[in-house]
Order: sequence, then structure tokens, then C-alpha cells
Amino acid sequence: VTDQAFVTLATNDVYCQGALVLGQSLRNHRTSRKLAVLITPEVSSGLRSVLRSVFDEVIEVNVLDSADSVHLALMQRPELGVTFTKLHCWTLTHYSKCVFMDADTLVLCNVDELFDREEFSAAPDSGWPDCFNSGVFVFRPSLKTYNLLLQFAAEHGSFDGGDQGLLNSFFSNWATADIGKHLPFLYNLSSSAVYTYVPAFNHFGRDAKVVHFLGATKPWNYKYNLQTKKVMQDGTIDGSLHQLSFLSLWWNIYSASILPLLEKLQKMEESEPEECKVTDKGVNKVAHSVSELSIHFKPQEPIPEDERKKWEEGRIDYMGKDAFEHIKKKLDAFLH
Ligand SMILES: O=c1ccn([C@@H]2O[C@H](COP(=O)(O)OP(=O)(O)O[C@H]3O[C@H](CO)[C@@H](O)[C@H](O)[C@H]3O)[C@@H](O)[C@H]2O)c(=O)[nH]1
Ligand SMILES: [Mn+2]
Repeated sequence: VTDQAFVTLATNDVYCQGALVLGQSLRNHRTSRKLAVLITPEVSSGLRSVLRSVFDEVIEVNVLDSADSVHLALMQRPELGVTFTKLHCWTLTHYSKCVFMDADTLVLCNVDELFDREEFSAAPDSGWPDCFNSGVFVFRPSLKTYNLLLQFAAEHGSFDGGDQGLLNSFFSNWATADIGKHLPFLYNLSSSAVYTYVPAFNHFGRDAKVVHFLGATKPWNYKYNLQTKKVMQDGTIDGSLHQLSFLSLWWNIYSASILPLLEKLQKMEESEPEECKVTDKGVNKVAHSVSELSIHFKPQEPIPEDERKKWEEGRIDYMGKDAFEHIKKKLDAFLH
């Protein structure tokens, strides 16, 4: 089926890691639909090429690129920036129907049956079940809907500051109008909801189809040991076993399928002539994103506190001791 697609969004190299795992999980479960990812100019050239090896389409959108008065009204509302970006999925009019999935979701099985649903279908939000969660939804691309959404955003904003509030106000009859547009919660199981109703999770959880790592801490923020293949718990993680098994699954896909792609990219970039390396901003950006990940790998010698802090704050000395070569060596040490 070429006129239907799963669509996700990544506005930076870090969210790209999530998008890649999601895309890979859809491939692993043999989706018959196309895979598309929306990116913004901030995404580095290196990660774009990695995205292209998992997705059928990598589509750059600008954070604000609507050419009408709505655009101007939205410019006064910078806080709606990321929200606006998700709305771009309605512009993919070369598809007749799509399923949007957040970059922090993961499919556990083939979910192509979602395309039997109509716009606007979504699963209840675990925090307020009369609202849907906007991490997984079925929609029909349409410039008309897109423009109505922008206009709505400019006029009413979003009650939660994000796309979820906006979309719930726009598709305001979702809660009551048509039960066919209520996706089962199993299609958007928030990993945190697992604790709020443990018996239900124990009873129904085995049928989960999509996990959503909603909230501030994403899978890529946890530590993972590539040797033991375990997500490391060090006190700060409120460690439910179920949560941990979903996290392990995310990291297993990441280490088995995504890290090799990143490594291949690094090798290719290293073989480029030296002048090229210095001038191509993409290389540094990839080094940056890889280093962000590598801080999660257990260092063989403890990193002095101020060094670690520098890394975590993204202040990386590319040309000096944190140069690409060094970061790569560190990665290799954990990979082999
Ligand atoms: O800096 C960012 C932030 C978000 N995203 C994309 O936007 C999605 C939503 O952001 P996320 O961090 O996943 O939000 P959640 O923790 O899931 O929080 C909720 O609130 C968001 C804002 O309303 C909704 O978009 C989500 O669907 C909803 O689950 C991400 O998955 C990405 O696809 C980016 O690309 N870059
Ligand atoms: Mn999310």
C-alpha cells in the first residue's frame, strides 16, 4: 500500500534516535505501509542519511512556513512552535491516510489494522480519559484541515501548551461522537500508566501493541550497558519491572539495529578528506549526538564530575580531547 504511511516527527538529533527505533520496530513487524519522518532544519546531515536508511521518506519542514496571516499570528506565539511542527503531518497529501506516532513510541507487533480506522482516531489519555493522547492517531492529510488547525491554533492557542491540548479542542467531539474513533488503550500504552492500575496491566498488558514513553524521561535518557544488555537502575529510576522490560526492548532495538548504522556513518565520515571534515558541520553534529548517548554508557574510568557535567550540558570540546576520534574510541570500547 503506497498511499498510506506511518508518520513521525523529530526536530533534533536526539529525538531522531527515538524516531529510528520506532521506524525499525515497524520494519521488524513487517508493516506493509510507507514510513515517513518529518524533520526540521536543525537535524544534522549525518542523521538525515541514517533516517533515510530506515524511512521511505525524510521530509524537511520549517518550524514556521505557512505563507498566510495565520503564520504571522503564530509568530507571536513562539511557545506553540513544536506543536505547530506536528501539525505539518496534515500537509502530506500524497498519502490518503496516515497514522501519526510520536518518536517516543515503539510497536510490539504489526499494527497495520490501524489504517481501517477513520480520522480522527486516537486512544484515551491516561491522565484524563475524556481527552485523547496525541502520541498515536489516525488522520487524513488535507491542506484544508491543516489551515483550519493553524487558524484554530492562532485564535485559541492550546490549553496545555502542546499539540495535545490543541488537537483535543479542535476534534472536540472525540469523547462522545463515535466509539469507532476510540482506539483501544493497548495502541498507546503509556509506560507510566502501568503503575496506576497494576491489576489491569497484569491482566491485559500482554496484549499491548504500542508502548509510549510519555513524560520527561525518555528511553535514551536511561543508562544502558551494552555488554550485559541491561538498562541500568541506579536509584533514580522508579523501577517497575514492566517499565524496565519496555525500556530494555527499546535499547535492544537501538543497539542491534541503530548503533550499527551510526557506526557505519562514522566510518564513512572518517574516510572523508580532512578539510571536508573540518568544514562539514554535520560531522560535528553527529559527534555531538553520539556523545550525548555515550554518556549513558558506563565509563571504564569514572569521568571526573566537572567533565561529565560539561558533556551533559552539551559543552563539548570537539577539536580537543572530546574530538570525534576520542568519542568514537570510547564507543568502540563498549561495542566490542
Ligand atoms: O524537542 C522535541 C519535542 C518533541 N518532538 C516530537 O514531538 C513528540 C511529542 O513530544 P513528547 O516529548 O513525546 O511528548 P510526551 O511526553 O509524549 O507528552 C504529551 O504531550 C505532548 C505535547 O502536547 C504531545 O505531543 C504528546 O503526544 C503527549 O503524549 C515527540 O515524540 C517527537 O516526535 C520533537 O521532535 N522534538
Ligand atoms: Mn510522546
